[in-house]
Amino acid sequence: MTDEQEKGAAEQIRVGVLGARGRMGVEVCKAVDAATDMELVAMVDQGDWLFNASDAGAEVMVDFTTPDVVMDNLHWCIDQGISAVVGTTGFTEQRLERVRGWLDRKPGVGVVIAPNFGIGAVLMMQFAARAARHFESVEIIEQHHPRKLDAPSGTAAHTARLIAAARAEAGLGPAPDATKDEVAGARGADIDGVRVHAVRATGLVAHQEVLFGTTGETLTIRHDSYDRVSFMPGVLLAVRAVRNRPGLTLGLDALLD
Ligand SMILES: NC(=O)c1ccc[n+]([C@@H]2O[C@H](COP(=O)([O-])OP(=O)(O)OC[C@H]3O[C@@H](n4cnc5c(N)ncnc54)[C@H](O)[C@@H]3O)[C@@H](O)[C@H]2O)c1
Ligand SMILES: O=C(O)C1=N[C@H](C(=O)O)CCC1
Repeated sequence: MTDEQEKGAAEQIRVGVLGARGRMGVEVCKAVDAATDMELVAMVDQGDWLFNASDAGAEVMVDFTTPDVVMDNLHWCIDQGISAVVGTTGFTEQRLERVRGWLDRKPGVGVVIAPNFGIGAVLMMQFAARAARHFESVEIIEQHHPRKLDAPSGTAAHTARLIAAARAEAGLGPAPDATKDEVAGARGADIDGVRVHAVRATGLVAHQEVLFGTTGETLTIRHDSYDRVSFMPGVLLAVRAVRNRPGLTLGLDALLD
């Protein structure tokens, strides 16, 4: 059987991509196109009509756009009864509550929102959450390409919250730190008591280190995405799962178990 015949033989998931001309969108379109169980039915970018996607019969929309537009896109998808896989950053607890509200009115629709679709990155966050209660000190250093619009990264913010929750559960207080910030920002951003440092440099893609310290030892947990193809297995996994997971799924963890 040729690839095309194989594609036609099995039932295919009809997928649309929002942000299709962006760095991630281009990779997602290639990955969906190459998947034998998926059909790429819509490629939407800024200025295109969203209705093209519903006219094309998209069952799942993948969104890699910008924090400014992702909520409107997601609201539209849910309203149309189209499930969504979202990698775009900027999801605060308030935003997630709004998404849950929209989903309550469309019980059959599924949405997966993940701060990072790299399988290694998901494991890095899990390992960091597990290590958190054993160390007095922790800092996060995220490193990305300089065209990234937001700082800190969604991954770093999510990791910081996971670590903060684990420290609170273990009854750990603030990490020791007698340093006075002589220049604003020198000690990084504070997310729930965890310091996060954002580095931007040409040549980088997406990298993160979580540095733990306690008396006499440190532990560094590091993940590197050298190429955006690293996110594609996670994106495709979510596309395959999302229609069978009504409501909101946060992160890839539940899909990897
Ligand atoms: N979750 C993950 O694993 C992961 C991985 C990489 C990037 N990201 C996030 O994904 C987002 C996109 O990253 P990128 O590097 O591809 O950015 P990018 O700037 O290269 O691409 C964004 C694209 O969205 C398009 N766009 C803007 N408004 C739109 C609209 N209303 N409708 C449709 N398209 C629109 C832009 O024209 C652009 O082509 C960022 O928030 C980034 O942090 C997440
Ligand atoms: O390149 C980006 O932009 C990335 N964004 C996500 C984040 O902010 O964590 C995931 C990694 C790449």
